[in-house]
Amino acid sequence: MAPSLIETTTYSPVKLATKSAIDIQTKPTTCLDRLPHVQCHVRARVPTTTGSDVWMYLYENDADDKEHLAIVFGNSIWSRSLNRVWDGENELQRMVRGAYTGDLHPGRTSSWADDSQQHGPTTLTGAPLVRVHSECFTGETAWSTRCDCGEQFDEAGRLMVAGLTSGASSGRSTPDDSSEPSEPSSGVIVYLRQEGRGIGLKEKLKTFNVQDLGRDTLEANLFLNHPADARNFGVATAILVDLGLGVDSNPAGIRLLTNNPNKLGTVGGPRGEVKIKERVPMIPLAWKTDGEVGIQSPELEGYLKTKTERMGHML
Ligand SMILES: Nc1nc2c(ncn2[C@@H]2O[C@H](COP(=O)(O)OP(=O)(O)OP(=O)(O)O)[C@@H](O)[C@H]2O)c(=O)[nH]1
Repeated sequence: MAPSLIETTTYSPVKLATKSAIDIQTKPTTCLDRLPHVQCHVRARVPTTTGSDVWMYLYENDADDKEHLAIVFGNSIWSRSLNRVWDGENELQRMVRGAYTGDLHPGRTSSWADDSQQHGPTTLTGAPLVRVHSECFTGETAWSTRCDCGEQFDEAGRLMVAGLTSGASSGRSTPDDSSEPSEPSSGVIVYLRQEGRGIGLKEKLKTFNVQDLGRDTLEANLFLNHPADARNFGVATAILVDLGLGVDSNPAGIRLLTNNPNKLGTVGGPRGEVKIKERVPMIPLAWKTDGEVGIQSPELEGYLKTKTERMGHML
């Protein structure tokens, strides 16, 4: 008879969790005492295949050594830390790091534009759509059908570009909410380098093998002695504040695109630094289109089932 998964622990150099440990380690650790300090180091315009430009903001922070990103749609949102004048810098250096208003063009010498297209510190009249997205090399780059991360990323971008953020077609959770004007062309995807729910690509690939050996996606993490979810979203909150989406400058709040109760409970920050006005659900494409488009696979079915039945996702 083939040995069970637990019995293989004696032959493996990896320290594996026992079944009883698996039963008690399902609570993720995501509460922070304070927000990390973030600094936007560079911003650049990226023309995209959608036909719209997006603004890519690259951040460093004092909580980890990763380069996290914010992908900003529209011209109403801007970074405070990027905009500050840095000691000793000249106009060319400001433009090279993306701290300019208006548009760049050959021969431009000042970072301050005086034309009508000028955009500067965040000016919003409504609650912008925000997605806090964690890196998934397999789903976003290597065509994996084990998860729907790539599809979710594309859908978030599509919603932000199209401004389809109200009414049933966007899956908006409170369709009759018309009390405040929306910002159809403003939105942010905060892209966190938290591969594999924070355990890294090497460990995530091991969990794929554990999944193929019969565990679900949550148990596979625990089996390798990782928490079910090793992430916290403090950097995302700090980035949103830096982008002018904190309650101090954006009392209308944000509309957060997620099914994850943990994100909903923590992206607002330990002191309510960002107001989450509304949750916008992320519905798998195949569910919305009766399977006509969207990823379908037994692995994705298992992944979504585990999310809903064991991780509390609001799907
Ligand atoms: N450990 C592990 N991580 C996975 C697996 N499949 C996908 N991931 C990771 O799960 C993360 C997906 O996170 P998000 O896109 O933020 O989504 P979410 O936490 O499910 O919440 P939503 O906002 O509802 O989408 C990414 O970091 C993926 O790399 C898996 O089988 N095991």
